Amino acid sequence: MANRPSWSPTLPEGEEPIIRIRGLRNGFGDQLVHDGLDLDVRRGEIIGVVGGSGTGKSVLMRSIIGLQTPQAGEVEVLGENMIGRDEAEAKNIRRRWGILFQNGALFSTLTVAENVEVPIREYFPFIKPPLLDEIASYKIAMSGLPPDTGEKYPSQLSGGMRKRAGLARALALDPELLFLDEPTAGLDPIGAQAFDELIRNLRERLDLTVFLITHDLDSLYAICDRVAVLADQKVIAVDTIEQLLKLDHPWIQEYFNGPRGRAAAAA
Ligand SMILES: Nc1ncnc2c1ncn2[C@@H]1O[C@H](COP(=O)(O)OP(=O)(O)OP(=O)(O)O)[C@@H](O)[C@H]1O
Repeated sequence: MANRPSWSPTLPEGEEPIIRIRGLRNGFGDQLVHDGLDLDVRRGEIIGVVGGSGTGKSVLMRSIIGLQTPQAGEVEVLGENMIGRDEAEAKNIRRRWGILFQNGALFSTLTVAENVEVPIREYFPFIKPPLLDEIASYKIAMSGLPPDTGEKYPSQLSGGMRKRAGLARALALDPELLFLDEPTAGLDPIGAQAFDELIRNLRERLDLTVFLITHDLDSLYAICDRVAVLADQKVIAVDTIEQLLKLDHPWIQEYFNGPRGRAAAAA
């Protein structure tokens, strides 16, 4: 379409998105969180999702991964419709992505290696311990953790290491798509930067698409190909930060052009 602006939340016709959302509506009681939300995520990109607190970033992610049934709209992931699928079908689709929840969501009574093995055991029950341990060690190393981390319990790890352990588990099934909910929240700037670099490297090595919810302006500048802005119950724009800055929306201007945004841009 000749008139499609670069910041459109939907891709040009003919380009097949890895996530396709149309007309999404979510609400709780009287509160409408999303209304008529459209979004396309391009295969292979790192897309950042930003928006004020309570604008529905997590609810959007939950709608995509099937943890929240929308009131209306279409959600397709990896070419599969996600709404109204039976459990067996949904399970088959779920194994093609990995998720790192905000708090890591590790099982505290299991070691890191056992945590990483949980999804592998669920989907491939015939894989026996020596191979399971080998796969877990590989994922732990891939997440930048020292080899002895596998034997440790989550409570014995620093916050940054717990995030990496959660990432190792998210990578357990060789996902095509990785969902990260505020992965650098609570990390010091050096830890956050190292985590960003890890994500960027993994994307290159594993051909991942990354859906990244974050408030971290440094991460947005450092690793995101495009950024989706949630406001007014929709994704109001998706583009590079440079292009978003040209838009005359008050939240976008305040967020990216405020003191923190300018400092992140200058870094
Ligand atoms: N299960 C639920 N029941 C009722 N309200 C909910 C539920 N889940 C989310 N909400 C509401 O939906 C709105 C969007 O929540 P969500 O967690 O997606 O926001 P967010 O953009 O991720 O916010 P933050 O940046 O603060 O994490 C909030 O007002 C929240 O209170």
